[in-house]
Amino acid sequence: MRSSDEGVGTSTAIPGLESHLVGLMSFLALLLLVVIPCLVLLPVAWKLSAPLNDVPYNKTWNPLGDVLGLLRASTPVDYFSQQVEKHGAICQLRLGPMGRVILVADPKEIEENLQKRAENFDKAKVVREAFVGTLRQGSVGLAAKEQWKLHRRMMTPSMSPTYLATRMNQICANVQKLLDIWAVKSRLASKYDATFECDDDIERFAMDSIMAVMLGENLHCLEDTYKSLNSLTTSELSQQGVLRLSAPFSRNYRNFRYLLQGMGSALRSGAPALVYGVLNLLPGWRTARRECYQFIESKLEQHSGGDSFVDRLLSRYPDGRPEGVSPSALLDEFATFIIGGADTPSTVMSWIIKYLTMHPQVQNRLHSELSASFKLSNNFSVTLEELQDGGFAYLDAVIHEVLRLANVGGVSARDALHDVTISGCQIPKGSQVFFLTGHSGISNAPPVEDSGITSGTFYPERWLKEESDGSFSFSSNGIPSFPFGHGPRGCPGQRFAMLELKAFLLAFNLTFFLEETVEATDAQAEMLVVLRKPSRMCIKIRKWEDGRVGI
Ligand code: HEM
Repeated sequence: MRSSDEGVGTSTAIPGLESHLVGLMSFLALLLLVVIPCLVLLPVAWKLSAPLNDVPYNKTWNPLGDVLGLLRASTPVDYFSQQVEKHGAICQLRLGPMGRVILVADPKEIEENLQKRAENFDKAKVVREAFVGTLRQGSVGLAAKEQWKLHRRMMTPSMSPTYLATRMNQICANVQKLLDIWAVKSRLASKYDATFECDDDIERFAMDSIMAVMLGENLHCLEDTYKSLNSLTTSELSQQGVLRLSAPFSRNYRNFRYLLQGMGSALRSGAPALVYGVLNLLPGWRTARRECYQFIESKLEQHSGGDSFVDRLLSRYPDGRPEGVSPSALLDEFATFIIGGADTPSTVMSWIIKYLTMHPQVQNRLHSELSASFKLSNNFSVTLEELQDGGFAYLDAVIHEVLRLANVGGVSARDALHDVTISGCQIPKGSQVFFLTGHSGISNAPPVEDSGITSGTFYPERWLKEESDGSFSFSSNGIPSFPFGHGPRGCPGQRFAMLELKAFLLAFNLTFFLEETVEATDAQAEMLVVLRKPSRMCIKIRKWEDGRVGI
């Protein structure tokens, strides 16, 4: 029989040996799985991102180059801007295994290369791939060849002024619903001197509106919120003085949001194929995608013989699509426009709210100019002609100034199809070239002399031109701002987006004044989904007639 001491001695000796063995095995595994691959891959990464002569860059021994800086930056776009500020209007990033990227911020080069020399470039593969996993044959992910041209031609009528004029009633009805919801929320929030979160309402508005344009009817996202207001209780009021009320998501709306978030992760990851590989393993993701497509397909089949874009496609083509576009490619294209057309306008709307909150004097001027020229009725209505004929110069100026500074899209990412020369530097075929369209507008708007107003100041007046009779008209005044990108691969939804933003701001500014809140004036921006977006929007609004306004 062994003594208890012996027993203890024997039992500690064996685990001690085991733990050494485990330690040794872990060390070998680490060596095999991490260290050796790194030692092999790092020189490869170094080579792939080898810098071009004459193009400035951050000199570092680190083979991952700018990767860590990019990860630390609040958004990639912000990091790009910092680099051109540091190195000049052309510089390069070294991204280890992801190669090198040339950044171009000179406005003349941007305009020239994206428009006049567009045939030298295609949309960057790394960006196209981030969409292909969801939107497969949608134009956003296609190379600029015949198929892409066919898709763009097929969709052009959905953004024509004659067609959009027929959708204005639906867009205005959505604006009205949004304002009605905010009137109720603001009444409740003001009882507690609280703010209320508005992001979800804005996203619902944008989704309903693009559905109205693309499929002729909306998803009733705002209606769901309006209905849920009836069952509001004070428990929705959080302790931090913020009213958070999010209506339940309908299945279709939840599915589209899910797709959008998946694409956002793919785009941010820098390794979209990997992200899609994982997403495609998730049953929830597969179901969401399938159901979104079934929804679009059902709407395409239920065309009413009316004047929606779907009806127009059917009257133009016997199959509702041109020869060469397969049924699945047609669905992909509709999904592309729905997703692209929901996310970007809602992001810009959040920025509009943010900038106006920070600039009460702009709200005041806008309100007095709009009230002088437009009468708001209980059922908001405005026509395309009224919005387009230049009668709301200051409204146009405010929207252009928000688009310029919000830098939502920020980058037109291209691959060079030939050797090219940009700003005197030789860029070889195959290089990734990111044209910093956002940065161009932010840093090159002329400052106003002796006023402290720099190119980075929010100053809508810079978009106005004084006429001989003393009135003001909207003018680009040579400001090199490209919020929708530029050239043949620029944004096809620009016209609709501008109408939607103008209709929203017109009715909003005539109804409400935004009071200053900590959250809305917080300077942070985040790359939340795909775009540069304000991190959280909590607002406090007051009807103009409810007392003193402005500063
Ligand atoms: C204020 C709102 C919007 C902004 C700021 C915006 C911005 C942009 C930008 C910067 C691009 C890339 C351009 C380039 O690479 O040069 C783009 C592409 C695109 N946008 Fe928009 N967009 C907006 C609204 C919309 C809307 C409403 C739709 C649909 C109706 C839409 C559909 C698309 C599509 C399909 C592309 C890809 C085009 C292609 O690759 O061929 N966008 N947008």
